Amino acid sequence: MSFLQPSGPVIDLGVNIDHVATLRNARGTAYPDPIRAALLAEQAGADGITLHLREDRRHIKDADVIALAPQLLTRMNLEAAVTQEMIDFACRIKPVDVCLVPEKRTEVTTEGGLDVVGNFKAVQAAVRQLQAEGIRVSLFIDADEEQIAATAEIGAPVIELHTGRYADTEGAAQAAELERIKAGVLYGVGRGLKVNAGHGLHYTNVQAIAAIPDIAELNIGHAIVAHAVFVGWENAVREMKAIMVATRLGAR
Ligand SMILES: CC(=O)[C@@H](O)[C@H](O)COP(=O)(O)O
Ligand SMILES: NCC(=O)COP(=O)(O)O
Repeated sequence: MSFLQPSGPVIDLGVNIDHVATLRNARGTAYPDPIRAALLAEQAGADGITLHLREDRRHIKDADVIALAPQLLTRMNLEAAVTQEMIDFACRIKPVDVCLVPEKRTEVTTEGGLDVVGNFKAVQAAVRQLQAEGIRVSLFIDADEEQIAATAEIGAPVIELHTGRYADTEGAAQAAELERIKAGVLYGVGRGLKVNAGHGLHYTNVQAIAAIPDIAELNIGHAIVAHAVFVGWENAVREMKAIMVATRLGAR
């Protein structure tokens, strides 16, 4: 090991393949195949593959999750709502990670984090059932001390901080949101949690988030799928990973 090389992973990229499936489902075709996208993303530098099996199955279908699980070389991060159907399904698949997320049928995309405080007992039961199967559980929450503390109290070892509001704002509002995320990261790490982040991150807003030293992993999907239209899927993954790693190394 050289003194110039930091030890351990720099920062992980979880590539979210949901919107490859959105495109497929728009025409009811078999293409583009999210499984192929996942395997190519791994070859292009993804450290994991994230996919969200929504209750309305608007993008990822049960069959996608079932087909992908045995083929992944990295790890699957399955996003799921806190419903008995989803928890039972995840327990059958046994991905390395399950990220529990809030869901509204009418939302265009995930609005805000899971209310762990307000749904403590239901989230605790879901976490316990998943952990009994050896699954590492992450909670997708806002960078809010009460939500982070509730996660630690439940015993989930990972949080993913929702970066949607950071992504949707600019100027002073975005700067304030960034500070909130930084404080959340520090608080989470102080509570012994692995801290990930994601939602709405793209090629020109990811830098400030990737520079936060204690964030372990970013999950990014929509922007990579969109950029792939112009540069190709593997290049889009490579570019995002390169930006994240260069930013993190530059921030050290
Ligand atoms: C929970 C989350 O942030 C991701 O699943 C992402 O939102 C992509 O899926 P949707 O666009 O369906 O919300
Ligand atoms: N959990 C966030 C995620 O997986 C990707 O969200 P997005 O980049 O598609 O907004």
